[in-house]
Amino acid sequence: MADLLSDEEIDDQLPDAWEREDDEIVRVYEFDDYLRGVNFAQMVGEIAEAQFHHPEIIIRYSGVEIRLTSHEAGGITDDDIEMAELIESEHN
Ligand SMILES: C[C@H](O)[C@H](O)[C@H]1CNC2=NC(N)=NC(=O)C2=N1
Repeated sequence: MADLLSDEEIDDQLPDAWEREDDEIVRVYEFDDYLRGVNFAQMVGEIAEAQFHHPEIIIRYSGVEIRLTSHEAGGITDDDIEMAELIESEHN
């Protein structure tokens, strides 16, 4: 199990456009087409399965919200940062 990151580590490692909210890191990806958002959520799910690290995925008409935390560790770990980076790389 990954170790919890310090506040400074989180600030340093958080990818651009991601925000920290308490014990989670969060980003909203906006889409002007609902089904593009649905397909994006599918892609995130596939990454999550490959990493065996699962975000909360909220699909809205305007976009998709991704919320990451490490449940077993009880906060934010390298696993969450890595997931955010992988999602970013697939989105760009
Ligand atoms: C038993 C536990 O649920 C599994 O080891 C994995 C599955 N996916 C997971 N995803 C997240 N976000 N945090 C976890 O601690 C986690 N644990």
